[in-house]
Amino acid sequence: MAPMGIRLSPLGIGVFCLLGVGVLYHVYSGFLTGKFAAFFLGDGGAGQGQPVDLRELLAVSIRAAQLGGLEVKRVRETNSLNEKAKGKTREGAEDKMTRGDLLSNRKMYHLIKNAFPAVLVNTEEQVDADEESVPWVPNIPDEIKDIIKTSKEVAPESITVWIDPLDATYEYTENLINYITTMVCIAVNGKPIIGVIHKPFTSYTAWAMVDGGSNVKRRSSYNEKTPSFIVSRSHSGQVKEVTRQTFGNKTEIISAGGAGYKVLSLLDITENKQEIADVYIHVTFIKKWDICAGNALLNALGGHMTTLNGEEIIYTGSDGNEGGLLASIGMDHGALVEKLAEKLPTIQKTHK
Ligand SMILES: Nc1ncnc2c1ncn2[C@@H]1O[C@H](COP(=O)(O)O)[C@@H](OP(=O)(O)O)[C@H]1O
Ligand SMILES: [Mg+2]
Ligand SMILES: [Mg+2]
Ligand SMILES: [Mg+2]
Repeated sequence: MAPMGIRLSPLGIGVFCLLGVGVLYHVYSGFLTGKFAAFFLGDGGAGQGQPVDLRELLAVSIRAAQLGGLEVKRVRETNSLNEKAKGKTREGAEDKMTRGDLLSNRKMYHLIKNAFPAVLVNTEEQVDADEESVPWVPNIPDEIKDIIKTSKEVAPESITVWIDPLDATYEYTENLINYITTMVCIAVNGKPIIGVIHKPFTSYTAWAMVDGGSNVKRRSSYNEKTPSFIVSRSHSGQVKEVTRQTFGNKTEIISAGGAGYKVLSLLDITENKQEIADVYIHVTFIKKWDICAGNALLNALGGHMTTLNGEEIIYTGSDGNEGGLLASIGMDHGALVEKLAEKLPTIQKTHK
């Protein structure tokens, strides 16, 4: 008996085969087109879903910080800042932005997005997605290969990039150019792994990769007994009161602009205009693009950056860090946190 009583004519078989070929063509043509497009667009293996080589991402980050820095310098030197207020900080200070911030942001964002389209990039300033293409020719400079000998690959979905296109905008508008940096940070699963801090006006770049290497070192010693503290000059809040009441009235306090600059002050930086300090403390709100690169550099060199309570900062999700900041290297970070824990609740009550 013919199954279910169906009799297929030769014409029926022909139509059936044609339908099958059509379905197969539909399924595979999309796949192949995607592959060809990726090949011709120079996706270079860094497209959607492809693993990201962290050494190449470091190279892109350094290039981005330097390209952004050129914009920052050009705008300052041509005195075309076009200063604006984005709004107010929680403490009521003006949150400033200039053409330097915007143009640097644009260059840095588009370079990184072009090189690694599949990674999430969080920038301080707004970007227009179809603005400008900044080309990246895949390569890892010898300067990096000499220090980081082997490559490491991670999934693009695990990466969050944080860009600060101009740190210390306040000081930039006052022409205090020594405080200015551009910064890129790569967090993997929320942990700060790669940090780049670039000083555009002296063309100095510090970079580091956790468990990889760095082009910068910690200092050979720190004053653990009576440490000097570096603090904000334009978003200070109660930082001087907190520091003196916790660590003693005679504690040396250095006021300086820029979160990037303040992290560099903890390291062995061979620049004559770079001040040095033992601890960086910040008591007001701050954003993750301000602190992530410094956190990665410190982690790579064996230091610490935490909230005032000693908690690690997670670099995914929201862009704000609520718990203040304590950064140190070459000293007992836990002991600093403990001292703060003794005094902070009473100080905060008194200053409410
Ligand atoms: N209370 C606050 N609210 C928002 N941003 C803050 C802040 N305190 C500091 N920042 C930001 O942190 C960076 C370092 O601040 P400071 O120089 O005062 O130490 C600056 O980044 P930008 O210049 O990139 O905006 C500043 O805007
Ligand atoms: Mg900043
Ligand atoms: Mg900024
Ligand atoms: Mg800003």
